[in-house]
Amino acid sequence: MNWDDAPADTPDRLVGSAADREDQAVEAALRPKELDEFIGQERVRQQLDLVLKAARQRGATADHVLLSGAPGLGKTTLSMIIAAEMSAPIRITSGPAIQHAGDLAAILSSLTEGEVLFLDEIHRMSRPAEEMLYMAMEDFRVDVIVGKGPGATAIPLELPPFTLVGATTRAGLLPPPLRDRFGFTGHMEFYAPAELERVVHRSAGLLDVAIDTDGAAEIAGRSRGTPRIANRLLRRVRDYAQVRADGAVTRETAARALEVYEVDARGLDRLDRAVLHALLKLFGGGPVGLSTLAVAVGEERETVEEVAEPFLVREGLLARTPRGRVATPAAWSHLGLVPPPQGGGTSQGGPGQTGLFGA
Ligand SMILES: Nc1ncnc2c1ncn2[C@@H]1O[C@H](COP(=O)(O)OP(=O)(O)OP(=O)(O)O)[C@@H](O)[C@H]1O
Repeated sequence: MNWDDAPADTPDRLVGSAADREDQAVEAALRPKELDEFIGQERVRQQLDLVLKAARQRGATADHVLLSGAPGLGKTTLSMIIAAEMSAPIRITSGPAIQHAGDLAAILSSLTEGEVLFLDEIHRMSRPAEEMLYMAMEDFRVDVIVGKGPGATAIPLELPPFTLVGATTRAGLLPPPLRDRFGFTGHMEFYAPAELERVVHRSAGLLDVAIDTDGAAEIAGRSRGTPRIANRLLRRVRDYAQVRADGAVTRETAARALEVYEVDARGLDRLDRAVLHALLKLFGGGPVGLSTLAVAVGEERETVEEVAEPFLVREGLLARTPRGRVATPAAWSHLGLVPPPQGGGTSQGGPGQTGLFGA
């Protein structure tokens, strides 16, 4: 899976995958602390288990780890688990926070032996910092430049061995020399509904929310494959259950609560549905150009393209084609609409252009 088209930051949406303030406040309490507690991502978990066990047996610092995947899938959580499994402290920072090589030098020179440095959004680090990181990762050494111009001198600085855990939503954007310096790369996938159900159950236990299997399944099915969203929906459902029901979360309570919040059975919210609705009702399922579609829903082109579309594409509801956006048969059935008869596309599609159905 290519994460380069991962959803953009969408902090205000209930189904946005970036962390909002409330998430940040409660996530620490919900994070699994050990590898065995971490749900799903079987392959990454097994591979990482081996990497960490081997390092522990050798009494060495673990290899540098790169974690790639969409926001909210557990990269920060895994980095904390790596530190915990290695009984090492962890320092957390991010690419955008390191704009100068000096910022990075300051962090690196204050690391203790074996410490884990978690660098979120590593693809957004500045170039000079990135180059400094190459040497630090490989030789545990940096050259600190003192002075300017012809009189500038490089003072070598030895670093204690440390483990860098880099996280990125865009592994494809990392320069190969940086990617190659990681001993282990784990690609995080979206979670299966059954895995999310376990996430919901676990979080409900920690938050002291009574929930049955069907209630957890209902929330999981609307969580877009993302634990962060599952936890957020659980909190909104808990509010509803507390105010409008007896506090217990059943399938019915969960469904009614999420209807109030306009998150439908497949996890689409109002924006997603507006895009689909326009595509189907106004343009007969497409093809239609992105700009036209954006005008039809009263949104910016970028919002439609970066916020709504990635999930619609992933869900197989919308296709991006060279001729424009096209609805799939699943989109029609999801909105309970009937596709026009074959060859019955709208004039938007032009003669002979009837989207997927005319092909
Ligand atoms: N495998 C998992 N099992 C249980 N809970 C999980 C799992 N993965 C993530 N979570 C929960 O989802 C929330 C978000 O996870 P986390 O912050 O680690 O995601 P992330 O990938 O680092 O996101 P971002 O890229 O936005 O920083 C956390 O509260 C965490 O408890």
